[in-house]
Amino acid sequence: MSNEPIILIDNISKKYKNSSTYANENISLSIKPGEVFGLLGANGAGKSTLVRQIAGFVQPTKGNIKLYNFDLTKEPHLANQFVALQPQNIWLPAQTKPKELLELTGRLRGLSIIRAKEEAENFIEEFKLTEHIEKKLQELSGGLKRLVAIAVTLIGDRPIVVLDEPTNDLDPSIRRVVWKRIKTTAQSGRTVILVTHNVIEAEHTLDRVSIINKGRVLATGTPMELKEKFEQLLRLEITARPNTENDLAKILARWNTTVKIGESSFFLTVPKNEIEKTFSYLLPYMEQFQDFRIITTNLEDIYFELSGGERIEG
Ligand SMILES: Nc1ncnc2c1ncn2[C@@H]1O[C@H](COP(=O)(O)OP(=O)(O)OP(=O)(O)O)[C@@H](O)[C@H]1O
Repeated sequence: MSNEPIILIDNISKKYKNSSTYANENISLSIKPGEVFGLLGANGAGKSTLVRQIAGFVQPTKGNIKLYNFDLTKEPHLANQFVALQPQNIWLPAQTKPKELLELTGRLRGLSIIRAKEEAENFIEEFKLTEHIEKKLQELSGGLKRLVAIAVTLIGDRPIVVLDEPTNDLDPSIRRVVWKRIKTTAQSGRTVILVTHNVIEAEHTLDRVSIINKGRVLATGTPMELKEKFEQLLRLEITARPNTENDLAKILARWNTTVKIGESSFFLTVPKNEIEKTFSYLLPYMEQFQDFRIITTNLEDIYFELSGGERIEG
């Protein structure tokens, strides 16, 4: 991996017209060639706004973004040369077949006819699209359309690939194929930026990650670095017996790290040196627990911890 950044984001802020708040505020990041860089954050945190600026679709209100040494605020059209973006809401030409679209995109990105054909065929095989090859894109399911959109983004040699929530619509087996492809894309020296909510999966794929909340970067590092930062914490996962959820929520609300997951489960994060105190407090209420586990923290906890999660009210 080269040490020179391919993307240099220098203190950018973005406020949309007709909006009173900043969608991005004072964000600075430096991303290298060959990195898989993740942006993690709740709905509305400002992740898509950030990647849309990297792709030159919208301009920062303040600050600037450099791709290589080109200043995108001065030459926004250059983004199109360097960046391939798969937006969250994909659009594909309805009447076209998957392989035609892939070949055409490859050609438009400067591949020779032979290479465009080869790459298109590789994607069709790898993404298990062979049996759908004769279908028009409008006939494909949502997940298959998403797969084609991912392949369209990756085909060719654009040095920066941005995937905005790529695996949301995909089933687990094909998701693994996509994550693997993302890894090999980065190993070939291209940079992949991934917007995701899928914290656990992302943990195995990302080289570095920024956690974004309310337009600001709260933390940046390797998943391991962020983990170490939080290794002094343990997570308690408690599932309530039927009809005791509300009582238990009140009890657990005493910890401001408690978040509710689903109907009856709660996660709370406590420092290791407070675990005994926590146990002695919880002991009288154990009968209300259907299930109880203690685990070391992972990136998901960090995400909840830093960005607030779905906190419960006391
Ligand atoms: N075109 C727009 N005009 C005005 N406000 C916008 C526009 N696009 C996004 N916003 C606002 O900017 C903020 C950040 O939105 P953004 O889509 O960047 O968040 P996100 O982290 O990608 O969210 P999600 O995970 O839900 O996709 C939100 O408050 C959103 O309502």
